[in-house]
Formats: sequence, C-alpha cells, structure tokens
Amino acid sequence: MTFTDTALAPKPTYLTPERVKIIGSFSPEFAEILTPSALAFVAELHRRFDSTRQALLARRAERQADFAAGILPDFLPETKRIREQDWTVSPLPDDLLDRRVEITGPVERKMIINALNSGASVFMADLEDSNAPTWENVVQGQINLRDAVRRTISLSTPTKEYRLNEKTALLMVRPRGWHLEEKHVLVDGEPISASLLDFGLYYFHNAHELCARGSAPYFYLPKLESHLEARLWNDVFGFAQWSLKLPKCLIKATVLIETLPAAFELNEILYELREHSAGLNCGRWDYIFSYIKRLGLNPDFRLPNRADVTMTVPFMAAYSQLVIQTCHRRGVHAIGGMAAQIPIKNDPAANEAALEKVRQDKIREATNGHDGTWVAHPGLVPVAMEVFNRLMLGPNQIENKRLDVQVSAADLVRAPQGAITEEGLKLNIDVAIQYIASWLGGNGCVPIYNLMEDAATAEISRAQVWQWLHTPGTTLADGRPVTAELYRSLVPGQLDKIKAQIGEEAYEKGRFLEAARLFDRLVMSEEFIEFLTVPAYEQLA
Ligand SMILES: CC(=O)SCCNC(=O)CCNC(=O)[C@H](O)C(C)(C)COP(=O)(O)OP(=O)(O)OC[C@H]1O[C@@H](n2cnc3c(N)ncnc32)[C@H](O)[C@@H]1OP(=O)(O)O
Ligand SMILES: O=CC(=O)O
Ligand SMILES: [Mg+2]
Repeated sequence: MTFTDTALAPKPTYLTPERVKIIGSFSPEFAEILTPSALAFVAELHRRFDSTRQALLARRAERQADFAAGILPDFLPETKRIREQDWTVSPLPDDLLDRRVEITGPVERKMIINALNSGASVFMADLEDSNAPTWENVVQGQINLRDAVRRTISLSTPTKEYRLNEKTALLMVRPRGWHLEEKHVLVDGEPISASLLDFGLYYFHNAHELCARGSAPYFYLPKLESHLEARLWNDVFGFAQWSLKLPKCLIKATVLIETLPAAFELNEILYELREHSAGLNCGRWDYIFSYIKRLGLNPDFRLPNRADVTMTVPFMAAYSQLVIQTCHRRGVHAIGGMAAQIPIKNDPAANEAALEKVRQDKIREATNGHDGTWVAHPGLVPVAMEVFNRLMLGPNQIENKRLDVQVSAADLVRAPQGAITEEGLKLNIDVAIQYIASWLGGNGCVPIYNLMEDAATAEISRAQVWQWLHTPGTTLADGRPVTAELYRSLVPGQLDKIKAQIGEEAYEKGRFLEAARLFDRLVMSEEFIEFLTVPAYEQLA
C-alpha cells in the first residue's frame, strides 16, 4: 500500500521492547537515543532496581516521622565498625586525580560546549538541580552528551559558531535523584525511575566509547539520604558494567552530600561505593534545604533569613569540615560547592564585588582542605583556578588529613542565630515564584538578583516560608508574628514587582500566576511536600 495523502500515513513512533511505552513526542533524532536496545537496557534496570528505590523512599518517610517526633539524626550504631576501621576506597584513574575547578550547567547544547571549553578541570553536566526535565530537555540532553563524548558536538547560531577546543574539561554526568520519575517512559505501565533512565541512557550510549578513549563513565550522584541509597547505586553500576561487558572499565561517581541524614553516614556511603567512589562533594544549597525539611518545626532549628545562612554558620562549617576529614582519611577527594554569585554585566563595581565574594569562598574551601570546587559560570573559572593554583600545590590535598577536626552529632545540627525580617520573607516569596515560573517554562537555572538560582536554592526559599509559617512562635525582627494573613498580604506586591521588572508582555507570557498558586500550595500545606519539583512536574509540558 502507498500513502498518497500524508494525513493517512502512519505516524512514526519509537520501536519499543515489550511492555515499554513512550508517550513523549517522536523525532528521528530522539529515536537515535531511544533505540529498542537502549530501552531494553533501561527497562531492565528499572525492573531489577525500582522496588528497592521505592522501599528506600518509604524509608526516608519513616525516618522523617522520627525526626518530626523529636528524634535527632545521629551516627548509626550498626555501622560503627565501618567508621572505626581503617580502609580506603579503590585507587582513582589518572584523569580524576586533579579536579581543582569544576564547572556545572544544564545539558543544553551551547552550554555544554562553553563549559567543556571553559578552562575548568571538570564539567558536571546536570540533569538535576539546573535542568527542568521537559521531554525535550531530557532526550536532547542525551543527544548533546553523546556528541560531547565523541567530540563531534557543535552549534551554529546567527552570531557565533560553537565547537570544542583541543583541550576540554573532563565530563561527569549528574542523573536525576531517586525521588523523581520520568512520566514519558512507561515500563510495565509505570513511569520509569528518572535516575535509572538518565544513568542508563548515558551509560548505554557512551560507556564503550569512553572506555575505548582510555577514560570511563563518570557520574555525580545527587540527594542521597543514606548509605543504603549508595548501595543501590553500587548495585546498578555493577549490573550495568556486567550487562555491557565492561567489568574492568570502572564507573566512578562522586556523591553529593546535600542532605542532613547523609552527613551522618559519610564513611558508610564511601564504603558502599568503595570500588566506584570518586569522593564526596558538599552540595551546600540542597543541604540547607534538607536541614530545614528534616528538622522542620522544631523552633531550636528555625533558620534566619536565607542570606544569613552562609558556609561559616555552625552547622554548615561543621559538615563541610567533616566531609573533608572523612574523604581524606579514605583516600579520596572532597570537592567544595557552589558560590551563588555570578558575573554582573554593565556594572564593574558590582561585578568586582561579586567576584570577590566568590574568591573569598574559594579561599575558605582551599584553606580548609577541599580538593577542588564548583563554579556556575565560565567567567568564574579563572577566579577559582587562581585560588586553587595558589593554595593547592599538588593535584589534590588528600594528604592533608585534617586530624584537628572534631565534629559531633550536635555540631551537625547547631543552628545559627539571626533575624527573620519582612524583607527576607518577601525575597523568598519573590525568588521562589520567579524560579518556579521559569522551571514551568522549561528553564531550570536562572539569574535572579545577580545570583544563580536553581531547584536547590529555590527550595530553600520555599522551605523557609513553610517553616516560618508553621513553626509556632515565629516572629519577624519587628515583633510581628509570621501568619498566613501576613504572607498572603505580601504576595500581590511581589507579583507586581516582578511585572514591573520584566515588563507586562514578558509577565503575561510567563507562568507567574501558576507559579504563585503552586508556591501557595507548597507553603500552606501542613505536611511538608518533599520536593517542589514533584508537584511542579505534573504541570510541566
Ligand atoms: C545548587 C546546584 O546544584 S549548583 C549546580 C547547578 N547549577 C548550575 O549548574 C548553574 C549553571 N549556570 C547557569 O545556568 C548560568 O550561568 C546562569 C543561568 C546562572 C546565568 O546565565 P546567563 O545570565 O545566561 O549568563 P551569561 O549571559 O553571563 O552567559 C554568558 C555566556 O556564558 C555561558 N554560560 C553561562 N553559564 C554557563 C555554564 N554554567 N556553563 C557553560 N556556559 C555557561 C552562556 O551560555 C553564555 O554563552 P555565549 O556568550 O556563548 O552566549
Ligand atoms: O547540588 C548542589 C547543591 O548545592 O545543592
Ligand atoms: Mg543539589
């Protein structure tokens, strides 16, 4: 039969293995990623590991019930031996020894090229905090990563041609966290785990190529809450290597320590992943968010204005030093985190002040013993590089064992003093609504008031408003109680401010009212909603 009328021709669709269904849009380019064999691989990962993922998420909820009942997080008695015994993680490959400056960014094509060319040691391509997981972003991101691995990635725009330099940063990939699902790929009628999809597609398409190039697939693992979640990743890695017949080309992964419970299981997380470990990283923004989420409504742990929760407040200083000490004892890197300042255009004085803040942050990290750090923007690579080149003379400082560090369970939760002000409350409302509107529009990382905002930083803003609204006795510095009436009276003013800043047309095109409604649901809910991106995903096109 021939089809003369194109309307009658069958619509092209993906060829899928049995009981795997794709409900995202089709394109021939996407089909190069979503091949039957790649889908069979990710479906197999999901069938083998999803029930454990679900059980671990349920365990998070059980632990939260304990925290809400006043039981504070503590080091685990059952893993005392792992903390006390001497052991180190497996040796690192040469290309992971020097990671002094790492740039991060979403998996957008231009940004991948710019990041790889930025002069940084590592580029962490991000499918998590900085990526709004539209179907297009997720699959196009995999196309971009495939082309980056093969060094064929390029881009032609009316103003500039983009291609890779001779020397580029080492690529690491951050799949989405265990809590997320990908609604466009169904396995046995259920949405696939987003972590397993992101990991699995990247591994399937690139592992052989990376190993043939003398490297290996390297990952960043986000938002883990326990060593059992690290064990799950370890099992996934083992299966993936076996399945693609690459037992000797070891996957390596850096775990972000960005939840409060994980800070109590640093040794255990490294131990679970000891064959695959490329150390730990201080994911400071999610860590603050997790502190608020897990310690919740206990007034002893109520945090002041977001701007005052810096890396030098007691619980943040304690955690970052414990990460450094633990990693160095186990023979592996402790990577620092992200300063939120980004370069400021058209205002040299403000720009220099922002760069100086980044510089001071990197000096603190290098002096404390971090083996590298993160930057959000290519313009910050030279700033961080200068500091680490000056203060870290070898490829890393794992030999600096930081035996002076003594951190107790109480230190890890010690809250800072400080005020909650109307300005702080308004800023949280403003930033969270702007960010959610951007995310719903498909962009997961934006500059707001000259700071990088992504899912982790926005979560702090929404969690603080929730905490201040629901913790009994919360008052502003001027003595007024933080109430639902006060919060709701401030929202219209913030929306008007956003409209005045971006103009009526951009405001009407954006999804600000929808974002404000979602924000209201998030902060007014009696029960803390685990992640804003979960209800937001239901509204993501
Ligand atoms: C809490 C965490 O999880 S941190 C990790 C997640 N967050 C991130 O990765 C932050 C990534 N950074 C970004 O997305 C951006 O830097 C933003 C949104 C903060 C600022 O973006 P913009 O305002 O567009 O930056 P700006 O206009 O100064 O960009 C200038 C150039 O640098 C590029 N650029 C900016 N940031 C990056 C980056 N992180 N990686 C690669 N290129 C970048 C832009 O693409 C642009 O390129 P062009 O000149 O070729 O057009
Ligand atoms: O992912 C990093 C963070 O700070 O959160
Ligand atoms: Mg994070």
